[in-house]
Amino acid sequence: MLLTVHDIHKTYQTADGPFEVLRGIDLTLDAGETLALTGESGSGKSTLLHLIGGLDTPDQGHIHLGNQDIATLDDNGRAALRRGTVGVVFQQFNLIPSLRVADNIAFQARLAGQHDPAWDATLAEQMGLGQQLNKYPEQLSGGQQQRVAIARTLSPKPRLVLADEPTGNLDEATATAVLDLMLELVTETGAGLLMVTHSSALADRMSRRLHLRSGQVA
Ligand SMILES: Nc1ncnc2c1ncn2[C@@H]1O[C@H](COP(=O)(O)OP(=O)(O)OP(=O)(O)O)[C@@H](O)[C@H]1O
Repeated sequence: MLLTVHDIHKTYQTADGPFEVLRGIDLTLDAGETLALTGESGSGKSTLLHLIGGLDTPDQGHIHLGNQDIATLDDNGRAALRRGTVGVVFQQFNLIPSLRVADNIAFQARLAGQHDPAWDATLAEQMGLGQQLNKYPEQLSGGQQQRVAIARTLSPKPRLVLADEPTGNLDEATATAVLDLMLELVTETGAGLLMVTHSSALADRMSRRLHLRSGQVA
């Protein structure tokens, strides 16, 4: 199993006292599988994605990537995980304005020591960015910028791709096209994909769906 999440609990301290946002989440994801994470606003989807991505730690429960319990990793270990093994795509593109498109795409793969120029060329071509490689992010449309962000995430060939509303900023036609590409490329690399989405249409394109309600699997 690529990803095993067992009995995850997370409580935030708020001005009104403790708020338990995740209340015992279990999920599994195999290599090559795509899972849509749906649920109302505030149900805990982003929190869960952050925990799986090692951006935060659960209060209780376990998250295994392959045989590795990510709770046992220190900050450096979690940072290394995010550079190479787990790729994260957020709604905000977070491209580096001073770097050309080609260098933005290669950025994380270079940090992880996993840069493969031939794979980057394939990604750029399939994402329709072949003519944009020498441009800077500000010279691109929103849809193009999001495709650069996705290519950057896929460049180190992560085993697990986590995406939080990755097409939320795009119009419907562009969102569908970008999701198609993402599914194709994830399938091509045999990675697993866990994607938060509010769109039922997008969720229907994935192999499975998990619905959260008030911090539990509905
Ligand atoms: N750092 C924090 N401190 C306190 N409360 C938080 C924190 N982060 C999130 N929350 C609260 O936890 C709940 C779940 O937030 P989360 O972002 O995981 O939900 P979500 O399902 O992703 O929502 P959305 O679909 O609106 O993005 C919300 O009520 C939110 O206000």
